[in-house]
Amino acid sequence: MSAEANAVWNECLRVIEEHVNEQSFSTWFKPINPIKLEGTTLTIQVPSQFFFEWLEDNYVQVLKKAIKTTLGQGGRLEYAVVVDKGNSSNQPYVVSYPQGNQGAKNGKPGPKEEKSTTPFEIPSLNAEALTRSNLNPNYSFNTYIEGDCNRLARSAGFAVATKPGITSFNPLMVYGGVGLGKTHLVQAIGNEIKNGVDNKFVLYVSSEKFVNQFMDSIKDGNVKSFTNFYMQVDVLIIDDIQFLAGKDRTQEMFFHIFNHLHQNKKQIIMTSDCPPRDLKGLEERLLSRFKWGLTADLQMPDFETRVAIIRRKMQSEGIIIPDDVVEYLAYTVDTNVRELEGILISLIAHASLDRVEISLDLAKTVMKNIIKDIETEVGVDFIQKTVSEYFGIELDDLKAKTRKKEIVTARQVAMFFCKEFTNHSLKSIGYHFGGRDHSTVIHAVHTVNDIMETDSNFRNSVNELKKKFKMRSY
Ligand SMILES: Nc1ncnc2c1ncn2[C@@H]1O[C@H](COP(=O)(O)OP(=O)(O)OP(=O)(O)O)[C@@H](O)[C@H]1O
Repeated sequence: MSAEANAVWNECLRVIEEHVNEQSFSTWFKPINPIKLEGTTLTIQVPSQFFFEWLEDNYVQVLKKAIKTTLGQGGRLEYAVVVDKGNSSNQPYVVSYPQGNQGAKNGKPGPKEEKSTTPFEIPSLNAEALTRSNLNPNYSFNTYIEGDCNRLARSAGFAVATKPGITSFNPLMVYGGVGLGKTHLVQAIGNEIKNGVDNKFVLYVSSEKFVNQFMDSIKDGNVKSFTNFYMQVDVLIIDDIQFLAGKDRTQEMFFHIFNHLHQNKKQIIMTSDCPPRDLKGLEERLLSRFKWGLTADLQMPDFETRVAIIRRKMQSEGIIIPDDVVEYLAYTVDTNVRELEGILISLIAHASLDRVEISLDLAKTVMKNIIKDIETEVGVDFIQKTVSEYFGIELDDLKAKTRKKEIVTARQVAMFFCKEFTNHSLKSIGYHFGGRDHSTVIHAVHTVNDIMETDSNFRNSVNELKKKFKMRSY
């Protein structure tokens, strides 16, 4: 490794660090070795083909920026991919910036942190513009897993895709928390329409971009062409509408475009991070129009849907992961789908880096690094919290003296699991449940076993809980 290459790469890392999150930085950039610098060409060594492709698919913009910043406009980046451990190939993949790859491969957009803030030119409505929908072809209904969490939104979306502008779902507003699949769903609708026979002009735009374009059009004195352009769209998909909050002039312009499109039976599809009633800083007349069509929400997928999403993702990456790992991930990551995918990809990256099979142990190590506060052990606190949530009772009641039947049952179930999954003595378990003695704990264990024999609903509940604890205590 040359000292010069090292210095340039360290500079690059500084730029990259500002644009990607910590997890991505340590997974994808720390393992890279700078090997040489020739003129303004830096060669970096990456650990595998998969790694190379992932960088190209997801981080091409940030790499480009880093190279430009450190080596100037003529800066070039070349990759050497490790073929065998410690033996690098002869620069089989070469990517140069800025002339080279202008974007991610396969049309996949880069991760959020890399979104360009440069407003793009408003194209005149020519043949080229008609083909430029800003849609990611990978976002399709086929790849969008259905579950209770998204059934309404998905089927409404499908109806809209079949008859854009004609159903009563106009506008269609999809809302939900971060990373729950809003963009994927609305782009799937767009792709479905675009691939249909009618040759519709579908346009996807983030609200942020819409605002920037509008501001630019004011600056450049071409507001009219901005408006004309948007008024000729057949299907307008506008993402993250909450971003219009407080931007009064843009809202006014959007209001006119909206009315024009709606009157002409053009389809409008929007996403937002909250239901329209909670959208602060948006004009009432806009909000009331949003309610003309259908508003559908997306929730966090349940366990089965999470498993299906992981399997789908693995299939698309051509990777096989043991069932226990899939279940472990689906159990443990219940925040949002993007995070679930992120962890899955980190896992694949670690396995590829260390050249090891993906196993439960590896999954647990990766998770531990990523989610610092993850509880990997099943302790009394965790059992009490999980059981009380499961039965919908207050945690304090579980430890109190209450003799209400449902609380007593939940308490007995929690004691039963403390006995099974922790090393606490009977005495200590009793202590954690409001100072009860060890015979109460023995009684609880017997009772739970007895009821399980006769009551199948109860047995199912206990088994479901057991699964949760087992996943943690692997
Ligand atoms: N039901 C699903 N089936 C398959 N993949 C999904 C599903 N839901 C979400 N995803 C995947 O999760 C990731 C995040 O989804 P997406 O970007 O659409 O979320 P979002 O709700 O638009 O997030 P944000 O609020 O941050 O804009 C994407 O890679 C998407 O493909």
